[in-house]
Amino acid sequence: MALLEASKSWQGSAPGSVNPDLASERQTASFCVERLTALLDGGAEQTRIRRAVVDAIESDPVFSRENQYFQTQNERYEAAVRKAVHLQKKMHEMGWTENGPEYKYIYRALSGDVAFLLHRVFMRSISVLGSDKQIAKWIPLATQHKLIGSYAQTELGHVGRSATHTVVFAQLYIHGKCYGIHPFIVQIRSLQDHSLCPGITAGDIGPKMNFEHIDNGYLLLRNVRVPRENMLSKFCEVRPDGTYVRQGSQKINYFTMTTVRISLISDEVLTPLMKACTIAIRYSVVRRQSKLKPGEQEAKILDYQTQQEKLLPQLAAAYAFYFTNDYLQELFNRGYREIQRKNFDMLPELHALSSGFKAVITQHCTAGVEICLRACGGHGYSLLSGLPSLYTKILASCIYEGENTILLLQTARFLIKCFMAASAGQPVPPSVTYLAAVKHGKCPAKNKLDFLSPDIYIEAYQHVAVRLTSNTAAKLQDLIQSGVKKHDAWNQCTVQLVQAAKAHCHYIAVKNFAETVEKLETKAGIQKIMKHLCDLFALHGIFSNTGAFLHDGYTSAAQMDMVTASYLDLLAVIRKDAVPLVDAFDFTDKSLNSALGSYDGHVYQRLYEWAQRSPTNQMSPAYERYLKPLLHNTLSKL
Ligand SMILES: CCCCCCC/C=C/C(=O)SCCNC(=O)CCNC(=O)[C@H](O)C(C)(C)COP(=O)(O)OP(=O)(O)OC[C@H]1O[C@@H](n2cnc3c(N)ncnc32)[C@H](O)[C@@H]1OP(=O)(O)O
Ligand SMILES: Cc1cc2nc3c(=O)[nH]c(=O)nc-3n(C[C@H](O)[C@H](O)[C@H](O)COP(=O)(O)OP(=O)(O)OC[C@H]3O[C@@H](n4cnc5c(N)ncnc54)[C@H](O)[C@@H]3O)c2cc1C
Repeated sequence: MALLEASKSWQGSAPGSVNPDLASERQTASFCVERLTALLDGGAEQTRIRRAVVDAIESDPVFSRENQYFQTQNERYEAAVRKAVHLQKKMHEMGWTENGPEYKYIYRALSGDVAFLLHRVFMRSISVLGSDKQIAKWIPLATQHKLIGSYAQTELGHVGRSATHTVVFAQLYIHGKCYGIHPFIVQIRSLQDHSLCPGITAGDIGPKMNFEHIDNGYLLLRNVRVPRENMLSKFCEVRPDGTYVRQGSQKINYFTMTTVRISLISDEVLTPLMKACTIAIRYSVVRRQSKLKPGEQEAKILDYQTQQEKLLPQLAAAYAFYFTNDYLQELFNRGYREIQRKNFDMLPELHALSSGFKAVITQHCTAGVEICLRACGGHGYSLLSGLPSLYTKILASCIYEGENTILLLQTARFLIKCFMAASAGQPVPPSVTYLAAVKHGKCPAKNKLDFLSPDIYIEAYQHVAVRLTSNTAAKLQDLIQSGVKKHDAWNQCTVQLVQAAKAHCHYIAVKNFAETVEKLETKAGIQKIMKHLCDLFALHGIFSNTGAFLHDGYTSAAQMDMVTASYLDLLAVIRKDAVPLVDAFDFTDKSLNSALGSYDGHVYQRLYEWAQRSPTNQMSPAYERYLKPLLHNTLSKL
């Protein structure tokens, strides 16, 4: 009866007022929220531009998401196509261009609720793998939506019902010789009437857990002739006489995946977790349940230590991975500059880190969103909370752009190679130089405060990552030396290889967070609160993986008690700033689209009002057909 009980508290709420339980949380912030928002945006000017974009999009009724939770798959698709088409007009009106400062905020402002996502991946493929001539031909057509692109790599393809063109990844054969996977632009539908081109079978794959607004499809090509010039040929080319010419690494043909894996982290993965934290934390200070202290009113559920332990590590992870994303972007920009100069030296490291972090971040954030959902009790399960759709959306990110296990094994392959190279005294890329520095010492922490020292916990993470990699490399070698075939030996090590890859990424995420905090301005309380979050992120990782840290005695059981003590202390400290920390993410109510998470905290009023809009509250034909005869029958017996 939570709704009825709580409904008493909102009946008198004035328009524009904020629920006092939420308002009081904002009065005690230990830092300047606006400064933190600017930090996350990369400066106050970026915040201004972002807000202007959000405002322009949200004030346009075509982009409204008001009834989204009540729409069918077809309705969502149609609305998303309408928005995508309207967006072109809007961009023109507003003077926003693909290269302008506003562009990166548009998708976030639309909350991803727009069709033709894969059109962006299509364009990305051409931009990074196409020759200058191909870019000059295709990119303007794609930018103006004179064609609709998609990306067909996985067997059964993914093209759906909108696309007119696709980039197909297929084996290249010349005179019967296979040259491996290459990207080809293929027209699949008529630009006149949208009918399928000869030899093409394609369609939508049907209902999914989410992404109803995106049409994922199947594609079959039978005797389809693709012109030679349609093979993307920045790095590989087939000359008219059939000669194959390649510049640099064959693996560059996989580069679209690397770029997309990095670019999806922000909008597709971090944003859902940040929104989920915002909703769950705001709700947790509005929702009162049970008595914490005898004789007092019911407590805010965020005051329970267990509730803090659910939500605050997710909040810390959101910040940690926000900074990891900056690290990856920077690495990518450097790597891509070199690749454009046809220097492919950074490609293996870039591939290993983008794959590993894509897997680790999507895994962590998906679990985090689910925790937020469950932490809101029964209301979290309602679509109107906004949490189920965040969850079903983010879950897909563990699968697309490379299923996570496959990606972690890619990272592990790189780690094993580098470990072998480092052990033989050869140079290795910067992110793995630590593998050469195998130490067999013990954790030097003497008390719980020592575990708030980044040097202490970074070294513990490093130790675990080195141990998992070196032990697995040794097992692999032993198996091979004992006569097991290389591929069988690899398969027998894959569970441990996945552990090693995760440990490597976790170590880098912790180290990068600590280094970022170190460089922050000390004014306005920002550095202090970020340090708390960094400590929490690091200690949560140790607390929830105790086996890995205790395994070889690097950390003792007594030290684990110290970790636990510091970790629990931090929960109580960060709890005080929990609401300001999510306010700093600066999501508007429209973008949260949540009855539980709005800025004013009028949870029950919204839940009630939104529920009224549900088509399920209209009289169903089931009444006339089935219930009425049934009940009338009962009536005659009373
Ligand atoms: C705007 C965002 C919106 C989000 C929408 C999302 C829409 C989703 C789209 C998709 O899902 S598209 C499909 C994506 N598919 C994948 O990601 C497949 C995952 N599998 C792989 O990546 C595989 O590695 C592969 C590329 C299919 C190749 O597999 P294969 O078994 O043939 O070879 P491997 O042994 O794995 O690798 C050979 C060799 O190549 C290196 N390598 C692999 N990938 C890359 C890369 N991206 N960059 C650089 N190098 C790469 C790999 O390390 C091996 O090297 P060596 O160890 O042999 O030196
Ligand atoms: C929402 C969504 C959108 C998508 N959009 C596109 C798109 O636009 N274009 C496109 O081409 N694709 C797209 N995909 C497909 C996506 O890229 C693939 O689903 C993904 O790469 C996984 O491949 P798979 O489905 O073949 O899974 P599988 O490879 O069959 O994996 C199934 C299971 O087998 C395991 N497995 C497979 N191989 C190995 C191995 N070597 N070692 C150990 N375990 C293994 C995996 O870990 C997993 O547990 C999309 C998928 C989704 C969910």
